[in-house]
Amino acid sequence: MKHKDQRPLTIVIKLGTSSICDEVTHEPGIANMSLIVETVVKLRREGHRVIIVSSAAIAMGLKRLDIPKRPKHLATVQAIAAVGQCRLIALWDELFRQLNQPVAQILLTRNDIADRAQYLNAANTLLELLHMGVIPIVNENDTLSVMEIKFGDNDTLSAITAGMVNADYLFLMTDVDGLYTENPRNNPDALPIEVVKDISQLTVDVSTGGSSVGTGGMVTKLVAAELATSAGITTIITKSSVPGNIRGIIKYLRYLKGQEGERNTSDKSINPTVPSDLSVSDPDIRLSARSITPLAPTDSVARDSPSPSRTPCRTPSPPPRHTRFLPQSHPMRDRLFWILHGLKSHGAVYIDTGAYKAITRANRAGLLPAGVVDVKGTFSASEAVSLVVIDRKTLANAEKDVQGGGDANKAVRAAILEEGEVVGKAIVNYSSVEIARIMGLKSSEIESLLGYSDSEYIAHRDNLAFAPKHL
Ligand SMILES: Nc1ncnc2c1ncn2[C@@H]1O[C@H](COP(=O)(O)OP(=O)(O)O)[C@@H](O)[C@H]1O
Ligand SMILES: N[C@@H](CCC(=O)OP(=O)(O)O)C(=O)O
Repeated sequence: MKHKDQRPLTIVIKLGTSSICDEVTHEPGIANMSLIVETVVKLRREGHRVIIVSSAAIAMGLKRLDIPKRPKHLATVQAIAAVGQCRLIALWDELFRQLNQPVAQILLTRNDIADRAQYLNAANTLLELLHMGVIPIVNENDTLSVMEIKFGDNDTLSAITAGMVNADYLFLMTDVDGLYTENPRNNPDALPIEVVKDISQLTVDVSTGGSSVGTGGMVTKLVAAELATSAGITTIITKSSVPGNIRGIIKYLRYLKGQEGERNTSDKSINPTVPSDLSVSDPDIRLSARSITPLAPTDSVARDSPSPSRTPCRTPSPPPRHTRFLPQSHPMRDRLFWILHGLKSHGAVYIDTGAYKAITRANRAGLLPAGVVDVKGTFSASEAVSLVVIDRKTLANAEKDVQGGGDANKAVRAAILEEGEVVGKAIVNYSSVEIARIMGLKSSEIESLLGYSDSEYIAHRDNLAFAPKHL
């Protein structure tokens, strides 16, 4: 009988442009791509299900068309991406074909998942491909993407994809071996960070960019990690130039999971055996507890002694260098994940602190008009909007202090609203114009004001989604 730790995993591997193409020549790194292919096929043969999110359409297009630098003009970039995506998928297909592994191309824009039915269709297609033993290769549909419907970077796209298929692991493969306290390209003394428990507590400098071909740098990787971990997915940043590390890291984490019992890591298996190529003693408890504390480069192996109950005491083999973001212990439900990350916000509804408390408490309520302070943007019923918390008293006091009323008052109000905290997203039952008319009032007054009342709520509680730190 198989041990539970042998449960097949769903693994999303994101490869940035810098991992596929040379930064200067834009030539594909065939050797490294081949190693990636070998690793993915090994994972497949071990029974795991793998999705690749592959960047580099634009870089491949630049190479194919002999254009040295990415142009600024949107239509030109889109045309280049169309040429490059063709080359990119052809190359992946050819490399995987050598090992008899079928692949599929999936190109997405945010529009494709903005409708719940379409989102579920995309998820079902991905799951069906995995079920058929195919490796889906996902990229943003750069040729159709304009600003309004763009994911913008493949780190975010990979996290949404991982959420869609309820993955166990998201690997963000890049040209550095993890997150550092500062950009290691600029500061060789930057310290690597091994485990991150709470991204909001991180104090690292990610302000500088990376390769000239990459889009997001580390910032978008942190956004992606936040998204994926909120859905219960362990997220790993590691170096793409040694793809075999993916298997090493997975084995190590499965082993840790066994050591930690039911705690922390997302790989839901229990009672694992120690992988033959790992020795026992490093349950990583110290690292988890230290959360975001950076470790010196030489300190990647925990030195704690094993507890007496854990008998074997061989020195642990250190896992390949990586940064691991621990998943939330109470992952967000799929629908709420979709509202928060799949839907584009069409405006904002400002709510007071009382409403915020009511809609985020354990037995949460829907959002009533009485708790709404203001509304921004033009949107229809059933569209998604951001929820922003505003302190009514602060607003009232600031307005009271304004001399002259009129425009001065409006400016002060706008400034206070601007400072509100975005806490989540909602699908609303009323349009922006309607909300502007009923905000601050009792639900019983909706009908007399609007001539109808579809719901007592501005947003039903099932249509309110919050980032975990706000719950
Ligand atoms: N604190 C940091 N830790 C690690 N890397 C960082 C940090 N800040 C910025 N970076 C940069 O982020 C780059 C990776 O992002 P990017 O170039 O967009 O890669 P990709 O194409 O793989 O998405 C690294 O090459 C590194 O220079
Ligand atoms: N979709 C684009 C890549 C966008 C992107 O996020 O790039 P990267 O930062 O290198 O992962 C392409 O295929 O060229």
